[in-house]
Amino acid sequence: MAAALSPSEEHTRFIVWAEKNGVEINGIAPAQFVGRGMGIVAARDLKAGERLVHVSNTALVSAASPVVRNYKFPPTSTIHGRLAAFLALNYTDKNSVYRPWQEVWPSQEEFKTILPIYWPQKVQDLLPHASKVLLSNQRTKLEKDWTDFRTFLPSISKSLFTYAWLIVNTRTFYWEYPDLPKTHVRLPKKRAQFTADDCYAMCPFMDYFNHSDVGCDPKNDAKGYSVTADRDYKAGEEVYVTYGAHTNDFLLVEYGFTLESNKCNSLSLDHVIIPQLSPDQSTILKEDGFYGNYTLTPSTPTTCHRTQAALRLLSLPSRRYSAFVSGTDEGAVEQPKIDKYLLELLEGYARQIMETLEEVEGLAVEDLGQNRRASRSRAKSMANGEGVKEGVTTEHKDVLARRWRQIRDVVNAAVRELGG
Ligand SMILES: C[S@@+](CC[C@H](N)C(=O)[O-])C[C@H]1O[C@@H](n2cnc3c(N)ncnc32)[C@H](O)[C@@H]1O
Repeated sequence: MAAALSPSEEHTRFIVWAEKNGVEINGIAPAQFVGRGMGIVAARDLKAGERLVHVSNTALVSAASPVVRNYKFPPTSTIHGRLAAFLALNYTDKNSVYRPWQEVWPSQEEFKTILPIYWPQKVQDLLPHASKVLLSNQRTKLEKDWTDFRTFLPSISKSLFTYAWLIVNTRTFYWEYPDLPKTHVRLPKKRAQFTADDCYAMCPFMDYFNHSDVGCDPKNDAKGYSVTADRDYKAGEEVYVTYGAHTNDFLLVEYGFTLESNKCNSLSLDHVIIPQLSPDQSTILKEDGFYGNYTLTPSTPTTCHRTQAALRLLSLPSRRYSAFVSGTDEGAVEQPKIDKYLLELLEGYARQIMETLEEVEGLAVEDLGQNRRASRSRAKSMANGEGVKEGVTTEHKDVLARRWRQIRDVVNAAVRELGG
């Protein structure tokens, strides 16, 4: 897809700011891409192994950064919440040193189109089950953070906090504070207690990169973050990084897009299999560690071991299930029976998918804000989502229908594989 090579003036201003603040850029530039917002383009031919960008650790914004710690945020608050509070406070500060960076982020208006958390209820209701679960978890985390911060931030509206929280969600990198000694007063907590949720940093310029399942792998060390070309690039090609091994449901809910080709595109079958289980069968699977997290993959074998265990409990005598889960028998003899049972479940799911696709396609569009979006300037609209129309847009429908078609294709391929 062709990129607009000359970015608008706020991006030019940001590059000057970034280079003054510890970002070294080599052979790449920000550019606008259809359907992906801003991204990074090769500004000349690039060779595999060339370092494309280095962001010094002092340019990162993490919970350990003095500028964040100065606010003395509640010590029990999450790192995500602290960074969101920091960004929200900076948005309301006209003299914030981070203004050039903020001006190149997507506006709330843009987020309202892209991110499912902002979608109208009737569109959210048609999300795939796995996306709904992820969205519900996302909303719970956001609400908890807002509860922790609402009294601490009397000048910040929930709308601004939500926007800042989503900026953090879509634009942070994994940062384990490698620049700080094992025990250091600036660490958010004891290192031994870190979970992934404690390790976030905002990373100027690096947050321009879009995601691909195959792309450059950002690397970090005590000096900061860098991205190196994973292969040769021709001038004008988009350069992607990989955000991690994410399914399309995860990408949709957390980032607002899906990949047409995604090597991590497994489908959850929990909502297909779990309703078939009796309470006793659920208990047995829980005790054996095989309850839930059932997946279907586009590759062969199409189902994981956990799914096979659940299907065997559902359709075989319990001793044959026990032989399978204890590993004493691979259960090859019963495989045709298991395949037939799965085929019936998947054929039922395939019918539901077609009905849902029809519902998505039949949604009435109230596309009032769409044209403005294309010509919108990030600098002007920033976090201000006031006046944004809340109706169903063609973009909501397109993204949702695309996701359901991807699911349909994976399920239909499995049905064919099983002889349906
Ligand atoms: C870290 S930012 C990347 C820069 C962003 N595109 C922008 O306009 O500022 C992550 C966001 O970029 C978009 N994005 C990233 N990879 C994408 C892709 N492969 N296709 C479509 N959108 C993508 C999503 O909106 C996501 O939430």
